[in-house]
This record gives sequence, C-alpha cells and structure tokens, in this order.
Amino acid sequence: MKIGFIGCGNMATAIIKGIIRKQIIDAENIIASAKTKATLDRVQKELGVKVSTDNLEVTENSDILVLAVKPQYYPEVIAQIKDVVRKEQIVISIAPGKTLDWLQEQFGGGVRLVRTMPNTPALVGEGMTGACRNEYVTDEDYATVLRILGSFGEVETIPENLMDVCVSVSGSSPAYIYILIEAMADGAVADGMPRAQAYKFAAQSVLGSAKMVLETGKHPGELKDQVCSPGGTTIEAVRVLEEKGFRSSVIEAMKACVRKTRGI
Ligand SMILES: NC(=O)C1=CN([C@@H]2O[C@H](COP(=O)(O)OP(=O)(O)OC[C@H]3O[C@@H](n4cnc5c(N)ncnc54)[C@H](OP(=O)(O)O)[C@@H]3O)[C@@H](O)[C@H]2O)C=CC1
Ligand SMILES: O=C(O)[C@@H]1CCC=N1
Repeated sequence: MKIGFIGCGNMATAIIKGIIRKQIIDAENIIASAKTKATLDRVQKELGVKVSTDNLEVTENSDILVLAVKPQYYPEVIAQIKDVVRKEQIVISIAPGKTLDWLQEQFGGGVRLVRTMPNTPALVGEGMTGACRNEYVTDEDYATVLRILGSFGEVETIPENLMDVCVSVSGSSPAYIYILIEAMADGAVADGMPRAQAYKFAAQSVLGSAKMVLETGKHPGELKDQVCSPGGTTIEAVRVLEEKGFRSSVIEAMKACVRKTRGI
C-alpha cells in the first residue's frame, strides 16, 4: 500500500514518523509534497520518504491520500487534484471545519472520504484521533484507515457532529498542556529548581496523571481528592486555582476553539 501526503508540516511529519516507527508502511511507499524546497529537503533527510513539489504526482502515486495543508489551502489543492483522484482511492482530511459534504462538493462527487482530527503526539505514538467516513468508504477500506491511524496512538470513530469538539479536546489540547507544563516549570524555577529538572518533574507528573485517569478508570475528582490531604499543601494550591478561574479558563478556551472551528 502507498500513502501520499499533500503538505508535510508539523502534523504530516508527526503522522509519518508514527507510521514508520510502527513499521505499518515502509518509508519508500510514502510520498509527500510541500510548497518549498526547504521543507522537502528536511522531510527527505529526516523521514527518508519520497518527496515531490507536484501534488498530482503524489495523488497518482498513492492508494491513500492525506490532505495535510492548512484548511485555507484545501480549495486550491482539491481543485488541482480532483480530476486525477481515482474511484478506489481513499482521501483523508485532517483539517478542522471541513465537513464530509463540503469536501465531496469540492471534489465533485463519488470520492471515498475519511474525515479525521489527529494531534501531534502521534510523533511519539501517543496520538488521539477522531474519525468518521462517508458512504463510499467500504468497511474494508475503513478498517485499513483505522489500522493506519491506530499505528500512532488511539483512534475512535465519532459522529461527524462531534468533530468540532474533537478539535478542542484533542486536536488543539496539546498546546494547552504545554502551557501548563511551562507554567508549572516556571513555578518550580521561581522556587529554585533548575529549569531542565523542572520540565522533567512537570511533564512526568502530567504523563502519570493522564495514565491514572486512563488506567484506574476512576473519576478525575476522586483522583484529585486522593492528593488533597486535609489541611495540607495540595488543597491550598487547588483553592488558589479555583479562585483564579483555572477550570473556567479551560472550559471557555475550549468553547472559543470550537467556535473558531465552526467558522473555518
Ligand atoms: N499542527 C497540529 O497540531 C494539527 C494540525 N491539524 C491540521 O493539519 C493540517 C496541516 O497543519 P500543520 O501540519 O500544522 O501545518 P504546517 O503549516 O506545519 O504544514 C503545512 C504544509 O503544507 C504545505 N503546503 C502549503 N501549500 C501547499 C500546496 N499548495 N501544495 C502542497 N503543500 C503545500 C507547506 O509547505 P511548506 O512547508 O513548503 O511551506 C507545509 O509543509 C491543517 O489542516 C491543520 O489544521 C490537525 C490536527 C493537529
Ligand atoms: O490550530 C489549528 O488550527 C490546528 C487544528 C488542531 C490543531 N492545530
């Protein structure tokens, strides 16, 4: 099987690294395009995949085609490739806001489409991807796509109306977590911990807490309560977080993210 990527920036690079790492598809069966030679040189050196500046060449040489450009470039890229997309080819969108209906209309009909929302932790095999398909994608095709998406993390099929929520809760959310880690490290540095050590302590605590939620099956509130000793240190921190609107900041930020997605 051959897989093509139109656009090879942050997200495509993370996906390609994830796929190669799990040996799902060899680098020689992956082809990627980009706008500039600088990106193609980087991609060829870093990933060892075939590269091209020609989106038609990528389309013609792939069974599965991932549209990995920014959403604003989708119309021009689709207009460029729509006449060479084959009936049996599967096209994967990773863009926020671009619905299956919108994509199909741009292609002019009859295309096998899978709409997804991945995230960059795919790079280390810990991605979270939401996916849905249109009526032309057979069960067999879809199983193949899920196997590829599952090679770089978790994948779940969701109804298309939840795809915008998926952007805020997993597509964009790594950025919020990096800010949290950075802020925690700043706090630790403020009280004397060396910077590099502070990132490690903060990041490992986030990783461990996420695993606790996923592996114990316990409610996050119960896990939080287990950390808060009566009259102790943690509840003091929690009190200040509540006072400063931590919870509400996260919720409102996510609602802004969904609003933006719906306007794309
Ligand atoms: N970054 C993320 O965390 C996530 C991104 N996404 C989605 O993934 C898609 C890509 O995002 P991201 O990787 O971050 O963006 P980047 O800007 O990092 O990459 C975009 C790539 O598209 C290339 N490109 C631009 N125009 C063309 C064109 N006409 N033909 C071929 N290639 C072109 C660019 O080439 P060049 O480098 O030469 O300029 C670049 O390699 C977007 O739709 C985004 O919303 C989804 C989930 C998470
Ligand atoms: O910021 C963005 O628009 C993209 C979509 C999800 C993550 N990055």
